[in-house]
Amino acid sequence: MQLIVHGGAGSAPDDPESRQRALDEAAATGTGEPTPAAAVVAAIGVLERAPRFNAGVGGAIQDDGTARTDAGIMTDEREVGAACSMPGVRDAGRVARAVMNETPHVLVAGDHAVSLAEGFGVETEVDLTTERTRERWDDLSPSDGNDVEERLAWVREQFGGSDTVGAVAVDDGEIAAATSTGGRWCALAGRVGDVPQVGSGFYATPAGGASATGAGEDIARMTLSRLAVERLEAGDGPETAAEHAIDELATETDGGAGIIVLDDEGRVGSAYNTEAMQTSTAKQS
Ligand SMILES: N[C@@H](CC(=O)O)C(=O)O
Repeated sequence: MQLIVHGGAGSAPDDPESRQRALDEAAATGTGEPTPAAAVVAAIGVLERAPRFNAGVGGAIQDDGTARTDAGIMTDEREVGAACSMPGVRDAGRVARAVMNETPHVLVAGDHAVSLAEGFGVETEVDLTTERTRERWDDLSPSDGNDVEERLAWVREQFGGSDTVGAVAVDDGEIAAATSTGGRWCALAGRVGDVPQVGSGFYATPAGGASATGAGEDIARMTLSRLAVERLEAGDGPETAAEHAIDELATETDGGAGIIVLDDEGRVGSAYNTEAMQTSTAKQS
């Protein structure tokens, strides 16, 4: 099993060492799993529990003061599952995998996704906030009226953030990619970004897989993960594929983003046009 994980593309973190330790632990945990799908869910699961990342506990808070989680997963067999807009659900990656394995659908949203999580034994009603996110929220003054223009003006001013997590794994030619997030800070309640959208936040084919992070609307406009995997299919190596995808995004949009790519032979690549993106790789035969 070979695995690469990322902890989000954005500004340089003030605690890179502890974040790197968490990413190393996530990558190592994934390699102990029997299949690539189990590996990517286990890896992002470590980071959904680590409060410093924007996934699970510690995730971004939307403009109504609630943190909601999104995740998606895909394998080289075109199995896809995603779940989004889930308050109180830390293990979003597990819910995405349940959608993939247990339902005839590719994406389930909102309260219904939370009920589904409960049905599959995933803990719900988890407090997703931390001292850090509560303090950050308390320092903001969201618009409390019903005036949509006023609300949107505040959202436009405050919207942003990074630190989403993702993983791609390969084992004996089998591939899986997964991404998990709390979205971006101060988005409109119910906003869903790239992360649970197949081809945008995550993508996999027999050639390899990709997981993206950064400005979700721009990643979705570009279907960034698919762009990178298509380059693998065209014969590029993972590093070139990752660089190509980020170059295209930078040409077509103003967004900052990053991507990790792993091909069917276990070669890794990554690229970003933000200040920083931390990654970790691990291998176990
Ligand atoms: N892509 C995520 C944010 C991130 O990568 O941190 C989103 O827009 O929801």
